[in-house]
Amino acid sequence: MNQNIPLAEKLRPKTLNDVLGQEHLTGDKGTIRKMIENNTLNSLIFWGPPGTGKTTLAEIISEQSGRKFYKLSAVSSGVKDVRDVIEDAKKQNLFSGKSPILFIDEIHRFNKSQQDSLLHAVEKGWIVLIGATTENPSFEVVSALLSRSQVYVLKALSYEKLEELIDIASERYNKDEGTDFTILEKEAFIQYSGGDARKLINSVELVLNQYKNSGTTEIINSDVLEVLQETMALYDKNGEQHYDIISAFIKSMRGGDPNGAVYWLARMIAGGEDIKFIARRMLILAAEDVGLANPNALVVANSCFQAINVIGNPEARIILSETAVYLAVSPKSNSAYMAINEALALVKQTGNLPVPLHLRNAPTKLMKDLDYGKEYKYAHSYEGNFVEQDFLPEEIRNVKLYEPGNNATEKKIYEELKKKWNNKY
Ligand SMILES: Nc1ncnc2c1ncn2[C@@H]1O[C@H](COP(=O)(O)OP(=O)(O)OP(=O)(O)O)[C@@H](O)[C@H]1O
Repeated sequence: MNQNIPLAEKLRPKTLNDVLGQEHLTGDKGTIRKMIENNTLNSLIFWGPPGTGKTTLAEIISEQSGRKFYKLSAVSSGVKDVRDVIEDAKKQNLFSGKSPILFIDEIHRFNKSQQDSLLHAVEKGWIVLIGATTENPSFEVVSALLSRSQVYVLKALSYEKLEELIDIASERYNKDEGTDFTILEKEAFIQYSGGDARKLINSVELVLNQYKNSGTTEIINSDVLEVLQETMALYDKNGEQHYDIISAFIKSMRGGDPNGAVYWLARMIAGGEDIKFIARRMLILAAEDVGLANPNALVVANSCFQAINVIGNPEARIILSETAVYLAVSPKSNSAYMAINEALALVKQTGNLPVPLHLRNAPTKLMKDLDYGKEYKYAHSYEGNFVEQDFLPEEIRNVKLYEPGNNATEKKIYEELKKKWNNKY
C-alpha cells in the first residue's frame, strides 16, 4: 500500500452505510439511497460545509450506478475543460448507454457563462451533473441549472459522529502504523474540526505522527493543542488563515493603505480564495468605512461585484485590485454605519412608538376625520423645497442619530443641515 496516502483518503467511505451523519440522505429512507435503489438519477447539487461528504457521496453514486465518473474543480477548470468532458461523455453514452457523472466541486465559483456551458449537456442527458457547493445555491447557481437539479443539504457532523470518527481514525492509524495510541480526550480535536470530517481526520493523523516515537501513547487535549497550534498555519492554509488575511485586507483599506490592500488581495488570490467573497467584503466596506465621505465607493464596489461575476478568474484580479486601491485611498467616514446602529439601539430601547398623526397615510374619509395627515406640510410648496416640521415621534423628537463625518463631502452636508435644522446641528 502507498504509505503517502493521507488517512482521510484511506478512510473515504465506500458505501452509503459508511457515511456518517447524513442519515436524511443515506439512511433506509434516505433520498440518495432511494435514488440509487430505484435507478432514477437526475442532476443534483450537494450543498454543505467542507468535509461533510459531498465528493464522497458523488463517488458512491457513480460506483453503485455503474457510471463513469468525471471530476472537475471550478477553481482550476474553465469552459474548455467542461467541453472536453462533455465530448468524452457523449462517446461514453454511445458505448455504454449510461450517461456519465460529471462532478463539479465548488460549482459556485463558476461564473454565469461557465455554468451556462453545462446546461445543454444536462438537458440532452449526455451527463448527469453533480455539483458541490459550500454556498447557498439559490444565490450562487444560475436559475436554469438550479431548476434542472435537485438540491440536497449535507450537515456538519455532530459531536457524537465526530467522536465516532476519531475512534475510526485512530484505529486505522494504529493498524497501519503498528502503534498503540489511545485518544483519551477528544474535545480539542472536535473543537478544531468545526464539524469538518476531513479536517478532523487530518488533525488526528498529524498529532499521532508527532507522538509516534515519543513514548506517549495516551493522547489528551493539551497534547493535541500543542501540535495543532504549532503547525496550524502550515497545514491549514485556507482555514484559520483565511480569516486572518481577510481581516488584514479590510484593515488595510480602512486604514488607507493601498499597498497593504493589494498585498493581502494577492495573498487571497494566490491562495485560491473565492473572488465573490472578496468582492462582497469590499461592498460592505464601501458603505461601512468609506460611506458618505465618498458615496461613489458603493457604486464602484457594486460594479466590481457585477463585473467579477461576468469575467471570472483570472482577469477578475484586475477589477478587484482597482476597487481595493480605490477604497483604500478614498476619504473615510463611518457616519452612516454609526447612525443605523444608534437608531437600532434606540428602537430597542423605546419600542414601537406611534407615528405622529401628521405623517400618517390617510386614504379613507374616516382616517381624515381622525386627523391622519392633518397639518402635514408638503416640502415642495415652500421656499427651497424645505419647511421645518417634526419627523420623529413626540417622545424622541430631539434625538440626533446622524452625525456628519469630518470630511469634505460631509462638511457640505453639515452646512446644509445647519441651515435647515439649526436646533440640532
Ligand atoms: N459524512 C462523512 N462520513 C465519514 N467520513 C467523511 C464524511 N465526510 C467526509 N468524510 C471524510 O473526509 C474526507 C473528505 O470528504 P469529501 O471530499 O467527501 O468532503 P466534501 O464535502 O466534498 O468536502 P470539500 O467541500 O472540502 O471538498 C473523506 O475522504 C472522508 O475521509
